[in-house]
Amino acid sequence: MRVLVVTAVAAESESVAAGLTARFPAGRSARPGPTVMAGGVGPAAAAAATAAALALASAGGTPYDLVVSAGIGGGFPPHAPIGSLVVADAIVAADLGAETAEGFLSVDELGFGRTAHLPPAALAARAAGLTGARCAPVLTVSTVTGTAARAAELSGRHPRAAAEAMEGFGVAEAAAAHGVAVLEIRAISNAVGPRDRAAWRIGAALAALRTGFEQLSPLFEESS
Ligand SMILES: O=C(O)c1cccc(C(=O)CC[C@H]2O[C@@H](n3cnc4c(=O)[nH]cnc43)[C@H](O)[C@@H]2O)c1
Repeated sequence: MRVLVVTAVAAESESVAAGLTARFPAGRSARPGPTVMAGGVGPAAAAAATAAALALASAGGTPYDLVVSAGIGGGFPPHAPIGSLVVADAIVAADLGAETAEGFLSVDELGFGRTAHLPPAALAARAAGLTGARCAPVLTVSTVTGTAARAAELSGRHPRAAAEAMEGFGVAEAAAAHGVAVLEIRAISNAVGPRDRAAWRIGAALAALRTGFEQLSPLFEESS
């Protein structure tokens, strides 16, 4: 099985690749390790980059079997503290829909789309078990939450959500279009809530991401 890992930015890809190096040393592994790429920030960039990579691999006769959306993310207190990991049991487009006087309506409530992708439950549970991550819904948003009111609104609509980030749903849409399974794993850099960029702990989250992928390596080896 071939694995594609999609992050938003290069710093995240480098952490993922560093975590994978022990099990998959460059050029010295019997089996090819996961391919890691930075696809850009936000669901549209992530979907375009993922779809292109999946199509190229397919056309070349070496299709991927699993796509992993990975990177840092915001954690919903108290579910996901800074430095912890979350593996998605649902990848949810939290702001795809319509605002109405009665509240937000998702595209599936509107009847013209889908709002969530479900990773294979056993695979998500195994990934969470290997890494000590919480297994819970991860929200995809196009705008980083920056107020307590918005955080409360999202938590109200998605009470089990442990994290938000900006790419998972885009990666999952591309994977679904190609019939490929998807996972999402987030290392928490900040709390979802009032914007306080100075409080983001990006270094700690990137270190957790690296350790997480080191711990996930056996899963990818089984699957490679
Ligand atoms: O400035 C840096 O050194 C740096 C290093 C790695 C990553 C970044 C990013 O800004 C990544 C943006 C990426 O992070 C996700 N993210 C993180 N926290 C949140 C959040 O609270 N809400 C939504 N998304 C979040 C997101 O997926 C972005 O693509 C900077």
